[in-house]
Amino acid sequence: MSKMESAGESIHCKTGQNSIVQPLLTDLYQVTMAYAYWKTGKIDGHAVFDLYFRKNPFNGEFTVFAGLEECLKFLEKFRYSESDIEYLQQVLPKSVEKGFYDYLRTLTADQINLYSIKEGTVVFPRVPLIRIEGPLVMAQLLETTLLNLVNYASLMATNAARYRLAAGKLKLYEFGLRRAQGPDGGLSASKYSYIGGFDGTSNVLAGKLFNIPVKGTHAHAYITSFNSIDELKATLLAPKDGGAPCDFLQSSISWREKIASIFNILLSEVSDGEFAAFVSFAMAFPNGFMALVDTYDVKRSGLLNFCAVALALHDFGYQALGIRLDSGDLAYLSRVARSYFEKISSRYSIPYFSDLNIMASNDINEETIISLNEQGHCIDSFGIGTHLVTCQKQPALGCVYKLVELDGEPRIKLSHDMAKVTIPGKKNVFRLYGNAFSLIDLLQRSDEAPPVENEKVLCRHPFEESKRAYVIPSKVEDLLLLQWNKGRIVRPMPNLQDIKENVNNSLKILRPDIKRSLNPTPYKVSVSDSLYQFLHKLWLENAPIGELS
Ligand SMILES: Nc1ncnc2c1ncn2[C@@H]1O[C@H](COP(=O)(O)OP(=O)(O)OP(=O)(O)O)[C@@H](O)[C@H]1O
Ligand SMILES: O=P(O)(O)OC[C@H]1O[C@H](OP(=O)(O)OP(=O)(O)O)[C@H](O)[C@@H]1O
Ligand SMILES: O=C(O)c1cccnc1
Ligand SMILES: [Mg+2]
Repeated sequence: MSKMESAGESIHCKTGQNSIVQPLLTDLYQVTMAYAYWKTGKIDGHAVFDLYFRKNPFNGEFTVFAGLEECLKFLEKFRYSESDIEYLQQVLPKSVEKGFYDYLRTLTADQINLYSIKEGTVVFPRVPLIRIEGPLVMAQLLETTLLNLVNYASLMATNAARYRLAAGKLKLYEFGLRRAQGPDGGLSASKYSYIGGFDGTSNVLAGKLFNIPVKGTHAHAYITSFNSIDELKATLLAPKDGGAPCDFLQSSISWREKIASIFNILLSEVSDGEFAAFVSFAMAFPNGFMALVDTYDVKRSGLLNFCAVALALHDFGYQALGIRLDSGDLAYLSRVARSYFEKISSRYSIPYFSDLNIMASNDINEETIISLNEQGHCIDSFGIGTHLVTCQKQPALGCVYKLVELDGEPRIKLSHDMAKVTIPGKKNVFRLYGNAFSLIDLLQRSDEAPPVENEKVLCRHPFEESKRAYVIPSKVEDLLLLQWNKGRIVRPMPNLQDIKENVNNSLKILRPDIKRSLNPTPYKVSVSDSLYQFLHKLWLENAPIGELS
């Protein structure tokens, strides 16, 4: 077994399930609550919990829901091992009765029902993304792990989707592993940025585990490791169509001499070390030659060296892929690079040369892409690391997990902050569509009849009495689907590709003004009239009347 396999398999099993995800990956208070519930005989009350967030991230008005597959795999595997029980016996007070540990030994997620929105769907504040139903203790014990699995996954997928919206059809590659929040953060970043709209990753383990396309160029170290042409020992390369190997270095040298004058560059200005690095890399990867051109001087060295080596490759029957720019004014330098390529293309009648790939990297974020677009540039692809994987603009999504019903009785959590008041009771969620776009999400009490296509339905703001509207939906989508029932995953699990496709389709039915980066319009999330009355009645019943003195 290679090192890579053993590393991969110690963290992830064959399905990509992360083995760190286990019942003890939780907050201690879940276990202490479980004991207190057990002591008071409250273990089997039938609970309903909603998992939702209150505010979209990144000053945006949408969020991409992700992490569901990992939640379902967690439920599938949920069981305390003997060593988990032993550990809990060490850390919980000695007064905890033995019977509690026997009870923990029996716990599985078999009595839990999990309803959720499809992974990769665009979602909005206050809408339950996941609804958990089942015995109180078991349902409570899931809180932290489910939140952990959904929060970063959804934040990352949303971040990636925003980069995708900014980049349009340009290629996006995730290069963030070195800056990610540890190994697991790095893997999750690669996976969920792919779902959110990236085309590939530099993370080789993510490629292997999740079947994501892997991509890469080379680092400045490769360029600076060469000082002169003399360092190149083996210089013969076989032409692509077979035939005897010829001197690739000589061919590159003569091209460099030939084209220097086209760009008014003196050969004395050009780095020979960089040239040697390009020649050797092209010989190692004649079908995949991408060159990092900014080590010394893009205009006076990198581009000339690249073009010379790419022309030599052409003579040998190969096509270079392009360049990577990693510093300087990326808009300007990309335009300069394109003009070099076009000049060579027309002078030597090599059509593909004008379309060589220009990749840009270096501290790129959503705003940089938007600004580059405004300036005009010739970049084809972006390599993005730090800002993407660390979600620098907003490092956490605030999903919460709240009890909304117990034994058929609604539960409400009050707050001075209206946005923090929970919407009580078991609810269904419907997305109501107009002709081209989705119009509004509607939360209903679970015993209400669902809205019907082409029939008028009253949608109310959950808290502001005067805000209400009639909607005649051309299509109604039931968003919360049963995913886990009686200990089994009950629908086919979509693969990463399907989820990625769902993100793409889901974003398409969202109005452009809701998706825009600057001051987007909020999407409306409403409640039915019945839920509105129910919520406000319960609110008044639970809010104590104060006394002024
Ligand atoms: N045309 C542009 N418009 C907006 N931002 C740009 C443009 N070109 C580059 N940037 C961004 O500007 C920043 C420039 O980075 P920085 O100040 O570190 O300089 P640098 O180009 O990396 O220089 P060096 O690495 O040679 O020191 C990066 O975040 C990059 O993404
Ligand atoms: O800038 P990011 O979005 O994080 O993308 C990844 C960066 O990682 C690499 O170099 P690294 O940053 O390690 O070194 P450098 O800053 O000297 O280029 C690469 O050249 C990019 O600049
Ligand atoms: O392949 C690359 O170019 C790459 C990979 C990781 C980080 N920066 C660049
Ligand atoms: Mg950098």
